[in-house]
Amino acid sequence: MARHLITSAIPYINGIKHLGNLVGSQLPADLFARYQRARGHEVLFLCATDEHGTPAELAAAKAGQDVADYCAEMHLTQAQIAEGFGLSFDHFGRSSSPQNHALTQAFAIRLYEAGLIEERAETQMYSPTDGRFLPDRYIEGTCPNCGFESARGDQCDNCTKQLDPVDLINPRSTVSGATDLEMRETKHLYLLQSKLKDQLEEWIDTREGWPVLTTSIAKKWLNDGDGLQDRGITRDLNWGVPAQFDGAPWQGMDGKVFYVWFDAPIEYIACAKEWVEAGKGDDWERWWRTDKGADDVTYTQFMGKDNVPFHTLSFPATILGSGEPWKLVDYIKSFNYLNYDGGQFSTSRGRGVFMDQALEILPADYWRWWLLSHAPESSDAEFTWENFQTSVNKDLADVLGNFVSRVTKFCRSKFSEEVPSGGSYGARETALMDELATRIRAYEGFMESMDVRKSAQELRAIWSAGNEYLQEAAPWATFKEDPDAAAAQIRLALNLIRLYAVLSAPFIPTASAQLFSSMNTLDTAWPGDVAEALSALPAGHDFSVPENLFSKITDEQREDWQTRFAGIRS
Ligand SMILES: Nc1ncnc2c1ncn2[C@@H]1O[C@H](COP(=O)(O)OP(=O)(O)OP(=O)(O)O)[C@@H](O)[C@H]1O
Ligand SMILES: [Zn+2]
Repeated sequence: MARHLITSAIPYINGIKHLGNLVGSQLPADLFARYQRARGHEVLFLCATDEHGTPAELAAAKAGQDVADYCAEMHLTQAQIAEGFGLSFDHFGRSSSPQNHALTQAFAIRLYEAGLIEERAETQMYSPTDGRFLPDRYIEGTCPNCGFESARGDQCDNCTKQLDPVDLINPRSTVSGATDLEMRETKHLYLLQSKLKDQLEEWIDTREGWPVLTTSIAKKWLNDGDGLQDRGITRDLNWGVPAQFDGAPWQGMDGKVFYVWFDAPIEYIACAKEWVEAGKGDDWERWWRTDKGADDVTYTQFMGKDNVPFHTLSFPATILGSGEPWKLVDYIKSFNYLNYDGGQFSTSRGRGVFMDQALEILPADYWRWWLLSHAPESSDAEFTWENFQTSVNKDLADVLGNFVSRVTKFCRSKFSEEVPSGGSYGARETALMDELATRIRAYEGFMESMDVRKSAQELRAIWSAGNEYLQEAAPWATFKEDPDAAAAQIRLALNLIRLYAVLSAPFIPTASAQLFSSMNTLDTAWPGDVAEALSALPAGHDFSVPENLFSKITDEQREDWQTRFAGIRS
């Protein structure tokens, strides 16, 4: 049994996430976690809300709430929606947890002692109108790299370049809109990433088979321009992990907190501690400390492309720099962007379909299937309502749903709600089993390598193979001449439904559970030998015809949703 530690990029707290966020991180991570569990491996799947930093403060201010209350509420909301989507986290933590505060401060001390954190005096944007320094997203302006006009103080959303507020052209305060900003002297802690450049590059070069998207972004930040830059890791904010605390080996950082990108990835570790302290597990160190059993853990991270620099460089810099035996990531699965109907999804601009709205109009499986089968892997992808309607209707309703419905209803009307006996399998059945064996092994290969779209294609082909078999065998015609032969065909087809439930569970867990319950079986074992897997339900085994598994999306619904989601969410 292998051991898989799986983390999804932690969703930011400033609102409900959109479908792009979902498919770029949590959903494919869930697919992988469910698959590895189904294969009998030990899995620890962690996610959390990312709660610190300026956007949280800004969102709380907008909602007229205290930031701590705002985050607590939004965390619960996000947790409920995640559950609604069937995201099977072993724990959904919070980066604002006491565990993360303690661990973040401990890392900072270790890095300081290793000579990798330095205090620097610097000039920073100060807004006399607002009476405060303006870190990160408290400033917007034009990106010096690409000319995008709404670049934020910490990163340009358009070209992904990490920025410092002082880099922006025509900067303005996002609090007041003030442009009379001035530079004032202040002190901050810096993480000396440049000292770790060689070590990081060497480590990245030894990673095998990483997606090109992952390594190309990492290499770019390592080598472009003057190479990997030291990074300010404190901010003038109240909300966050205090940078001045008992035992801190530096002074004068009162009123400052660690930068959100310093503490957020540390939450991957702290979350495991939260998991134990919530009574769900008994040992977090065997997942995270290579000196305490984590040596045989395979650690996989999932995220969208804008998060790659932090996971390939900043977080590994924290870990390597600490000199302590923490587990480093083995594989980073990164995604391009999903766009929405001719433009970008955007939380701040309220553009697109958000997770809560999606669940209001259709069950999670419809979304899971579409999103995963169209995951933005090799390039950006686009959500359109037409495409969504076509895929759902074709794949889920016409192929899988129809197969299940035809087989179970036919059996009920001609035999009973019981797997029929009689007849035997011939050449057509052997050919189907051979095809399935090949396809299932291919499916496993794609799931192992996290080729999400290819996995979906293979699963669809497995469903189609059943339909084609049914079409050719035509038990409704066979029945008239040879009821025993029809019984054998239906016996096989009913067993195929159980097999589909097993194979499809990582993609569409709710429908899969419905199939298991209709087939009246607890046998969810992953198929080894196909013939054996297709004999799990013996003649005489009771089943029931399931309720309509998937409904088709009508043109009227599609047009209705198209209109409803064309605007901006207020
Ligand atoms: N359109 C998108 N398509 C795919 N992944 C995305 C998209 N937008 C964001 N992501 C990913 O979603 C995950 C969660 O993102 P996060 O909550 O930090 O929001 P974000 O990156 O600020 O995006 P936004 O501002 O649009 O909400 C991250 O891994 C991010 O890379
Ligand atoms: Zn830019």
